[in-house]
Amino acid sequence: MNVDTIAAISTALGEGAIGIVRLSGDQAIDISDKLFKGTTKLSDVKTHTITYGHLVESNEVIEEAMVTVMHGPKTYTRENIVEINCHGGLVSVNRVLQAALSHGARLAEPGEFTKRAFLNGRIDLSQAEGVMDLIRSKSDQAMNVAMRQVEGRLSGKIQHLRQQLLETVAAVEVNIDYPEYDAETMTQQIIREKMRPVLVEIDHLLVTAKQGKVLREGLATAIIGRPNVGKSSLMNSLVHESKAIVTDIPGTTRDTLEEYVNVRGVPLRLIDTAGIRETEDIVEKIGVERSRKALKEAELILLVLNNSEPLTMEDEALFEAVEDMDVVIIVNKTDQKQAIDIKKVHQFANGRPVVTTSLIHDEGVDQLEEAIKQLFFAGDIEGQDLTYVSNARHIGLLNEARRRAEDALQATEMDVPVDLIQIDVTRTWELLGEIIGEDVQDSLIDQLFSQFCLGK
Ligand SMILES: Nc1nc2c(c(=O)[nH]1)N(C=O)[C@@H](CNc1ccc(C(=O)N[C@@H](CCC(=O)O)C(=O)O)cc1)CN2
Ligand SMILES: Nc1nc2c(ncn2[C@@H]2O[C@H](COP(=O)(O)OP(=O)(O)OP(=O)(O)O)[C@@H](O)[C@H]2O)c(=O)[nH]1
Ligand SMILES: [K+]
Ligand SMILES: [Mg+2]
Repeated sequence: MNVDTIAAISTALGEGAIGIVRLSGDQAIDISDKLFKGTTKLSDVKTHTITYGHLVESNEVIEEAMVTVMHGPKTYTRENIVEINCHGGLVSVNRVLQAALSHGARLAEPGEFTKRAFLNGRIDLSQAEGVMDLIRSKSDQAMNVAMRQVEGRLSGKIQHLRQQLLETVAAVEVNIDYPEYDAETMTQQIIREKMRPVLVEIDHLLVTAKQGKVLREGLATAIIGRPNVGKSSLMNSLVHESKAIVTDIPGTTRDTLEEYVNVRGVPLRLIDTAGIRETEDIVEKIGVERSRKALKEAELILLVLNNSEPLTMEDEALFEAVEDMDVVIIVNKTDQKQAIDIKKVHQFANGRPVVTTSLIHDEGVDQLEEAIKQLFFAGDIEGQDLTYVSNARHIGLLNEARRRAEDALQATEMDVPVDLIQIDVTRTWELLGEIIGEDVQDSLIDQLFSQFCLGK
């Protein structure tokens, strides 16, 4: 295979102590040797060592450098790689890059090093996408998710699923082509048994996708309730800071207020809202509208009630509005004489968690945090063992694969001929393959890698 040797600046542009120009390809070492003056030639140094020397262009020293030489295939791209560590700063690294280009290297496209790692089979597509996510991570959690993907955890799961599908397809194939062959009779019953766990596993991956999204973006969490029940007090308790204005005047909060907070490993995008009520005040009206919007877009609701007052029609209307949502009910002001019908609260809660608090005394917040954590990490998912799916392309493909797998499963209940069901099984296998880059068109590959940074 005669591919170009590529070169690029692989460190961030700007002033820094060191900048790296990286070359990859058959000619990487020879091209570097044309620039390099040291006690030995780079082609003579041991692989995976770093060598001190000078870079010389038309008899003039342009840089003092440390040069790492790595022979393929045990490299990032599986090709020969040279990394020239020069002094940081735009002029220096650019000069070295230009010198490499003038001696026969081609400027790499964005993502081309990682693309080569993919094309040369060192990593699959989902791992390559993980590399990109790694660079773009803005939080520890996002970085952990990406790192797991680079390590190939998702790839492993996908390969396992595909293997199961392949076995199903192969068994059916044997039955169709060689009816006289005494293979396992691939009845619909057997397809059903094979497809069910596949569907369960895809569902599981999609659940982790939801968790992955939350870990990256925070769970949109609206604090709602009548005026003066203690919504802003709750906001302040959860963020451990006095961010929202609290007064005894109903209608204190006029506009929604957002804060990020990590509650026992669950990142929340917490939204304090104006108390929802009928009002003629034009400013408050707008605030109430925004509260309704926050309520609609929320992924978690913290519904606050007042222990010292009976339930009102407004409370009941709020219960109705959040009927199908993830909700934690907070009965606040337990330091005051109870007037609320707690039995009725539990009826409305309908199995969803109810927590009692006295926010001015900072009581009950622990239990609330625990309830939120329980809701999110339903069951006992081990933090270490999560294979998050975080990439929109992967989620799209998993959803499509899920639909096909379900179609196949349903078809087995409806006496559809096995060779027709087989089409859905095969399609599920193909869709999962696209996640790890099997059978994806070149144009998609180009598109995906072009989103990388230069030099990666
Ligand atoms: N200087 C430098 N630092 C870097 C990178 C790089 O390319 N250069 N990386 C770039 O992103 C990351 C490290 N990632 C890497 C991943 C795989 C291989 C690699 O050579 N893999 C071979 C051999 C492994 C081995 O020796 O055991 C392989 O998997 O076959 C190198 C770097 C972060 N730090
Ligand atoms: N006794 C008692 N008072 C509380 C408690 N929690 C909050 N309050 C008080 O209730 C009043 C209203 O609290 P806020 O947090 O402003 O209530 P809110 O729901 O945000 O009110 P609006 O923004 O006006 O809708 C304040 O005077 C708080 O100090 C509590 O647990 N017990
Ligand atoms: K208030
Ligand atoms: Mg408020």
